[in-house]
Amino acid sequence: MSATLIDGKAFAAGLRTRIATEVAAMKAQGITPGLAVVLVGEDPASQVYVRSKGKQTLEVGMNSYEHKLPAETPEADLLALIERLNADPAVNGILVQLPLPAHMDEEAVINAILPEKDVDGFTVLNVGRLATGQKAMVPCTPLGCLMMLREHLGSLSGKNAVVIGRSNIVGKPMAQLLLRDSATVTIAHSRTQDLPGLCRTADILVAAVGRANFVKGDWVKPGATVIDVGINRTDDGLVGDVDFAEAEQVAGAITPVPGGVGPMTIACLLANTLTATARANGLPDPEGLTP
Ligand SMILES: Nc1nc(=O)c2c([nH]1)NC[C@@H]1CN(c3ccc(C(=O)N[C@@H](CCC(=O)O)C(=O)O)cc3)C=[N+]21
Repeated sequence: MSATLIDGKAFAAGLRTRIATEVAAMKAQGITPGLAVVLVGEDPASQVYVRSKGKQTLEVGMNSYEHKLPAETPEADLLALIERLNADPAVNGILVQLPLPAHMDEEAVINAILPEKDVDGFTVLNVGRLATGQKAMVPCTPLGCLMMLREHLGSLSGKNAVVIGRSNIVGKPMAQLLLRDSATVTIAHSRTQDLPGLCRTADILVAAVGRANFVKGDWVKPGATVIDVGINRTDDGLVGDVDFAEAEQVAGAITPVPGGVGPMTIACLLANTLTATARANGLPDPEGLTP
């Protein structure tokens, strides 16, 4: 038995094509969506992601504004930049690349972003809106995972979902989205007892732990849908949090790394920027890009 591959790269390409069509329609009405990406410091991986985001933003017809600040930038300068972007009508989405240098208060910086322009969905207001079922900006990685799960399973109602990892960026919002789709959700973490046994109850298994090949094949329920959020750089190249070679023998469907969740994250950033632009202009939410 070998699992169906969930091709995030292809899914993301299709999503970007749909987004490009919507952008063209907006431009015909005199509206061009704009995304500002702020990078503080010179982390090589972050530079790669930011370049990739900028390129794809332009490819779908949006304006891209990149702001690169030195690692030693005082927090007050970053906050002043965010204030300018908040007030700039050409900017519909603001993303501050994480992690920030250690001298900065990440919470304070993120919460300085206007919630309507918070395309990462990291501000407390958007977190609260998601948790209470109000119209929110939803974090890109969990949104991309949800889209792939719905595509492969149809309804998630009544399915047992186990999310490994309790971060604000992935684990917690992922659990909220699964709950909204009426899955039975368990969040597992480093203190969870009998993690392999718990994982074996999962119809949907989402791994977001940041440890290479952590989830083994015998943790996977036969036929389960496995979403691998991990991006780990090892001597064997880029690998996920799931031992792919083992898990694909057992799972019903699985996302690869690379080519799974990663490309969907960037496509959902563009989707959120489009949604933010629509809302800023009193237009209805674009179809199928919001949960
Ligand atoms: N405010 C903020 N928002 C983010 O969304 C955010 C962030 N900070 N900081 C860093 C992480 C990481 N992240 C990725 C996006 C795409 C890929 C991606 O496309 N990965 C490719 C491979 C890329 C490669 O080769 O390195 C893949 O999985 O196929 C990976 C990682 C967004 N992040």
